[in-house]
Amino acid sequence: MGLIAQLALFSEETDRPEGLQYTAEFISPAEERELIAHVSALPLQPFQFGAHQGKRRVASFGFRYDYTLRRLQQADPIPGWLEAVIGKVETHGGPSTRIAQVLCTEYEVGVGIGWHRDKPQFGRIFGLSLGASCKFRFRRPAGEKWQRYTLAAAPRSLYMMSGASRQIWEHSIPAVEAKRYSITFRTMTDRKS
Ligand SMILES: O=C(O)CCC(=O)C(=O)O
Ligand SMILES: [Fe+2]
Repeated sequence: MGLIAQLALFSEETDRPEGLQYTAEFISPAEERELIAHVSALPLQPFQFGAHQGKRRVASFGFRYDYTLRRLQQADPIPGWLEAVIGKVETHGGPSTRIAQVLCTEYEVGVGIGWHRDKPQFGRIFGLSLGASCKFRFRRPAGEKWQRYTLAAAPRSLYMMSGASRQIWEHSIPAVEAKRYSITFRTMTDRKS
């Protein structure tokens, strides 16, 4: 590979995936504490995908993706304590942003999430980080190699995945070093969102 090609590849590797947005301090420390109290009080269940069980613990509202049936199922209705933050996310997402699904997740120290793209039934993905930061990693094939990008997602920050960052790039989180909670807000693709 020539020098120019290497430099081009290097600059691509440091570029943020198209459609990925990051907002630091999306909520206040007081709002963060309140949300952590609610999420940690939920009857969180080990993430279930088919016969496998993930180490992270989750609770879904609105809809949940059933990995055995391979389709969306109705889940518990979205609880009232999530309304204010959902409103804030919808305002942030702009007109016609309707959050239909919420996933609350707990990552104990040493727990992460493997490479994946979220299910195609979902539209845009918003993620609020609580309690601790994580490395939010992205990759997509680039010839024989992977093009990579890492977002440092700080507590109280919100990321939004749309466009290529949502449809083409995969994401994962390596084992966290301190207990992290997240709240993932998803729109549906069959709506204009
Ligand atoms: O914890 C997060 O911020 C992301 C979790 C995730 O990627 C997912 O549940 O699909
Ligand atoms: Fe995801």
